[in-house]
Amino acid sequence: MAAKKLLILPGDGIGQEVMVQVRRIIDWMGKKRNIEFEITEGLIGGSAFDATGTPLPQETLDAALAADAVLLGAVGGPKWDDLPFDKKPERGLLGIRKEMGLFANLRPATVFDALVDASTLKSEVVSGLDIMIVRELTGGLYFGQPRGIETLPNGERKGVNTLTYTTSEIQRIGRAAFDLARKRNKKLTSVDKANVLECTVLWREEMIKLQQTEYPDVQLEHMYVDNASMQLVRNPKQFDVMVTENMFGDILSDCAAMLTGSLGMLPSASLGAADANGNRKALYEPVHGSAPDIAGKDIANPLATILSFSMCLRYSFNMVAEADLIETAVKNVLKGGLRTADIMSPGKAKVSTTVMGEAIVRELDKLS
Ligand SMILES: NC(=O)c1ccc[n+]([C@@H]2O[C@H](COP(=O)([O-])OP(=O)(O)OC[C@H]3O[C@@H](n4cnc5c(N)ncnc54)[C@H](O)[C@@H]3O)[C@@H](O)[C@H]2O)c1
Ligand SMILES: CC(C)[C@H](C(=O)O)[C@@H](O)C(=O)O
Ligand SMILES: [Mg+2]
Repeated sequence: MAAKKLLILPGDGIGQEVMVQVRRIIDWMGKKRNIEFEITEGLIGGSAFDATGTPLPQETLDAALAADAVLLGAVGGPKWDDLPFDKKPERGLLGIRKEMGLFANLRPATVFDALVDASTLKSEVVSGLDIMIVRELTGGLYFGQPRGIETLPNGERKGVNTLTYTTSEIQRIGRAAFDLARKRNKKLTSVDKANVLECTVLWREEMIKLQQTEYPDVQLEHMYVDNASMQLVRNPKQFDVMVTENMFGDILSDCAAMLTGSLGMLPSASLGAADANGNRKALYEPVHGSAPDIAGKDIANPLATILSFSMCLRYSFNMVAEADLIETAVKNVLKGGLRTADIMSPGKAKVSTTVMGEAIVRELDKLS
């Protein structure tokens, strides 16, 4: 089998530190399991701006479109806060998602048994939790037109962003979510604000049509986004698969991350449409950002990025045994009591980013 082409984009801040730990696992897979990847490393975000004057160099985009999958760390940081809007690191991330057509962002919030005590919620509320947030990623408020800041005739300034979705955009994310729900527990919660926003009235109508015409075996419920955020904290186990608009999904997934103990635990997969051979463009990235407050200190949790790599092995490379192995290694290392600072609790051993990465590799050795 030809080596899979993996583009690695560490990005900025802790993105670079956590990616070093993924590289350890990749090296281990080469040495111990004879799995070689064709790896290219590229620039995105603030580091790309510093080197090339743009947060998404053409070379990076070309490499992403040619790769079998992309693994991204994180972008952004205060160093680039004052740049013009189109030069900001975050534009690089939004640009690569849009250009690769990655409309479906899967954000699984799974609570590891060993981390039940790291959650800020009571253990009975979170233990065994396993939900999947399906966030629409290339439309909605993030991309709708018109947008911008204008000066009115009276001298006032006006900021504009627009929430738009077409029926086909709603249907394709709806199908992605219904398909997942069908493979899991046949329950889908569509989150909207249909009591206030017309765009999400259309969203709700299209979800209902899909359920009636294509997915009668999946139970569909609707929830307003304000209630959904409250219910996620009150009783998250009522949810299985949730599907929602781009910005609602951004907010709900950070909220869901805390149920698992830390934002440093949540991986994600951003997927495009399947081609005739069933292959999809895909980018894997942790849900967290570049964490400027802890960057450069070797204390960030690398597990969200390591778990994103395991999603890449599972979904893009069909290396299910290796993905399982990494997830078991993470589970065992946590069971053994090692914790980065963000998931630390009394009686456990606080370790650095590097030591956590080394421990995962040692565990992989033990397991195989
Ligand atoms: N996907 C991405 O690249 C992405 C996602 C979110 C934010 N950002 C960018 O990152 C920068 C910082 O944003 P922010 O502070 O709002 O969000 P953030 O996710 O970077 O950090 C929020 C908080 O969570 C902590 N945290 C995040 N990841 C962690 C990890 N792996 N281990 C331990 N603690 C972790 C941080 O220390 C911080 O206190 C901004 O420029 C923002 O635009 C990028
Ligand atoms: C950095 C930003 C553009 C990004 C988003 O809002 O999509 C981030 O918050 C995320 O969750 O991936
Ligand atoms: Mg976010």
